[in-house]
Amino acid sequence: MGIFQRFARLPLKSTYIWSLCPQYSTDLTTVDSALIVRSSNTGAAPPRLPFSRVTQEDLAFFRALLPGRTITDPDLLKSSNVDWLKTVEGNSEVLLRPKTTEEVSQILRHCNERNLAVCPQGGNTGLVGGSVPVFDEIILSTSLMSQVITFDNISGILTCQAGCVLENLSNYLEERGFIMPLDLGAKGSCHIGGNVSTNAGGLRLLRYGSLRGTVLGLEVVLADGRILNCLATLRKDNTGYDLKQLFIGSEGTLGVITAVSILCPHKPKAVNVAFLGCSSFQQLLETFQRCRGMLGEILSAFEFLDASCMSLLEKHLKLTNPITESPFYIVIETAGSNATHDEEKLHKFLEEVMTSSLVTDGTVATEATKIKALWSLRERVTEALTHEGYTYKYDISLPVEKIYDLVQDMRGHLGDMAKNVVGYGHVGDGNLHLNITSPSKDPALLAAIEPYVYEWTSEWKGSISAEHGLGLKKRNYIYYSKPSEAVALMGSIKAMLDPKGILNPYKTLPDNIH
Ligand SMILES: O=C(O)CC[C@@H](O)C(=O)O
Ligand SMILES: [Zn+2]
Repeated sequence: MGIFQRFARLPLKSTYIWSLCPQYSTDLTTVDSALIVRSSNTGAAPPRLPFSRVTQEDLAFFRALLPGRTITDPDLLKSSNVDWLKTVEGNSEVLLRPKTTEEVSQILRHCNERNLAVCPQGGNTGLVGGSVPVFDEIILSTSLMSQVITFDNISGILTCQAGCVLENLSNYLEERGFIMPLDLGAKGSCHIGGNVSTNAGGLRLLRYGSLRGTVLGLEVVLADGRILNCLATLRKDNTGYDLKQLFIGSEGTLGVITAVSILCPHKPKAVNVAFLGCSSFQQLLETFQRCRGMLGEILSAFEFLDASCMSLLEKHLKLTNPITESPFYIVIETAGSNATHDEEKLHKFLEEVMTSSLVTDGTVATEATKIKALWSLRERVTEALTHEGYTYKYDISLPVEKIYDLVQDMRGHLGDMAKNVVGYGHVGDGNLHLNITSPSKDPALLAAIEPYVYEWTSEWKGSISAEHGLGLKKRNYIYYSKPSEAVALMGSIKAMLDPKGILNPYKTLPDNIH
């Protein structure tokens, strides 16, 4: 019997809990409310800038424009003021829920004239405090902007409003034989506009590339209310500067994205997921190399988690490890158009990595429920970590062969100051998620981690924010990854597009541009 058959027949342990991934929609009731701190008290925020305060006249304007969609009830505002991790909290007293681009335009025109600060908000699943107000900024939510505008099933180009939930778009496309080019753990809550604003990477970047390539057009409302219609649906368009790129990844600081055109791949006919164990990171890297060589065009994801992540999944989410305990685990996904061809390729690859002892154990799933369960072992690590207390999160890009060195180095450096130092992430993209936990916020631990982690990253010419953005929490570390000339130019672009600085203030750019 060949290796693939052995793998395929290998049952996932009977105790396996085929739980549905809550995909960030969980209410983290177990998180101690004492962990929530006002962002202005985290040391991450400067003093409030001299924006106007919302007056009764402003409210009257908003209520006339958005009847029933101008929210001022503090109870209803609460969840929009706090980030998903419950680590930063603003104090906004107004939440606006426009349905159309024209309404967004009128809101921003008014706010700009009145010098009122605005915090654009999608699904509020960000991890760097970028999507919640810091002080009393008006929250501009895209939650009611959730219409698909067009879908062309010849080109695969989808045009939709910014507030469409990623998972809803995936379902919409799957019914039509297509998929979204990005997928991430927060899919059940995050909005496509938020994904584009943060240039979210996710689990399929290895195969379909970043949003900088798949987003073909954007509609954006500028700070003064002007509508910039760059909603092109062309694969090729070299007419002048590619303005949409300015808004991809600028975290709502340069404009509010109201609609997106995105190129979607065909839904693969055959999908396989392999969950493998490795005894060292070196072997994991070697497996990655062989995998790329042998699976080629059908490889759609190569992700990893370490044994500490697995322990947390077992402890807090009651997920069961389907294979023998290992120091490292890999999730490999193949997506192709011919099941037999894909299985053959996967078979050869598994045979190779098993016989050369690169992989110690594994299981393969081809059926949707099992695929989902294997994926949840990777996707739910973030959720498992929230049960440990306070998590210090680092989202680092490095040369792939260095990514786990940082975790090991950090373990040695912190000793028992930290409760957990775990590593997981996107091997295929050279993107490590280094997460460090402690029972509660711990300034001494933080001082031991930072700037050490940023210096380490900078030394290896890495990025201190690979895919989560800078938001409120990371913006002052931008110089570890960007030269001062580049940051100064970013400041000039911000000043040109938003001279009063009303759009998502205190985010992305550092306090001092020098
Ligand atoms: O929580 C994190 O640090 C990472 C979240 C997300 O980017 C992931 O890849 O799971
Ligand atoms: Zn990630």
